[in-house]
Amino acid sequence: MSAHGEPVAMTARRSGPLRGVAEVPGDKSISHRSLILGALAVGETRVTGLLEGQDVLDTAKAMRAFGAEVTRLGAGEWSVHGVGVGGFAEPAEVIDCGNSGTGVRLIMGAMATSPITATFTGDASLRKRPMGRVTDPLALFGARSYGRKGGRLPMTVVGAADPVPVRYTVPMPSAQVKSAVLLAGLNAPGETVVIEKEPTRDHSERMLRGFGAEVRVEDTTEGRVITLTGRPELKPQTVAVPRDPSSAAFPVCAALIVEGSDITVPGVSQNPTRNGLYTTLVEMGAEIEFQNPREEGGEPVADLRVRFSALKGIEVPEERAASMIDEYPVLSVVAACAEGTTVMRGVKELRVKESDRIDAMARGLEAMGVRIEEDEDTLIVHGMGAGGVPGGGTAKTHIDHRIAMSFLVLGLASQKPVSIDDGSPIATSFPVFEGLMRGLGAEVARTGA
Ligand SMILES: O=C(O)C1=C[C@@H](OP(=O)(O)O)[C@@H](O)[C@H](O)C1
Ligand SMILES: C=C(OP(=O)(O)O)C(=O)O
Repeated sequence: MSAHGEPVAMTARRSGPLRGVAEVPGDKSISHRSLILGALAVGETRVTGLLEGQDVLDTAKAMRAFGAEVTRLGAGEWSVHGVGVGGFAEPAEVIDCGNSGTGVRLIMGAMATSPITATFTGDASLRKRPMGRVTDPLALFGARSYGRKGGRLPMTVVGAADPVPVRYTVPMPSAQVKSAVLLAGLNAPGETVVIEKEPTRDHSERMLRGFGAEVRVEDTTEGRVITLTGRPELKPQTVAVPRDPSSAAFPVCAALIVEGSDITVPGVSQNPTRNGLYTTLVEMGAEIEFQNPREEGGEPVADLRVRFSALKGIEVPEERAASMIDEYPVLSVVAACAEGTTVMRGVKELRVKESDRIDAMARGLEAMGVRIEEDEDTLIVHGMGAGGVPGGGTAKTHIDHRIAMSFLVLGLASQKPVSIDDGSPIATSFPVFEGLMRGLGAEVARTGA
């Protein structure tokens, strides 16, 4: 099934070396947050480098439905006239967040402490994902929610008319849950405290501060304790969105496994809560140079120079999982092309993403002749060495952009071409993927078109 209309079958095959500069789009997490925080500020926020993927476009549309004025000025350049904390209007329509877990969960948080009601839905993938992880803490603020069985969309959230601040320990490693609680805390009087046992991406904390909210972060024996002072007046900002390390992962991993490759991926965020994949690849023997380290838009960034490398399997430390959670699918492709076994433990969160990513990667890799082992919380890939993966199969992508891009990357290095049943979800996070990969010399094409 397709995310938007007809499925788009695609095939990738071995080509010559990948060469050139890969300018990947803006960071998805920061793009969502710049629109939401811009909508909650008083005055005009300007954003450059915004990711114009469907996930973020759906958040832009939602912010308009809540009363903000959101305008596209040019490529990646956007203006948001916000309504202020507590100023959201009640939407007259159902909020459709498409394929985006981040979009729906952060927006639920942002509206849950205002006296308005909103109904949320999404595509067939998002309608399967659990929302209780967000509506449970939102209930502590006084919000009520009515969804399908298992806390599934469509779901109506009735915002708290008289919200109270909350102290909440997030039970699973999830930046979306943490962020939903912080955004709800904005319109609760007093201090809202969120505790995370394992650190997750910290864009909300950084950006809330940037927009003028008071946010304290302390590392304690309980974990990271984040304290937000409610009812600030958020000041509009100029946000320069850095390039997305999760999107950069695809050309980077492709260059590592296609013989003779040498590419540069400029301006990629090196935020330590996001760079676990890069640490892991270097441990596997990847030749990656982190050039020109600098700060852009409040985030550390670097230009990555990446060459084809002889890679070996490793055991990925469990505590690194949150800092590379979206990169396990493409890491398992790299692992298939490495010598030896790669063990990925502590990854059960992958089962509640756009698809069950452990299952989708396991079945797809098996179809390409790769031996894997899995349990609820683990994926083990038995590497076949550079050029050793047979390929020649079709992987099901289950409306999941990262599964789609991962298998296309595998096709560039496997003996026979790799096909996917549907590449249309790629547009949710990386709309220029196909053209960018072809520009590097990759043979990626729509089949039957
Ligand atoms: O906060 C965010 O922007 C995100 C958090 C992560 O999800 P979880 O919070 O569910 O781990 C990640 O998978 C997603 O792509 C983006
Ligand atoms: C998990 C992802 O996104 P989301 O949860 O926002 O749908 C992702 O982009 O890999």
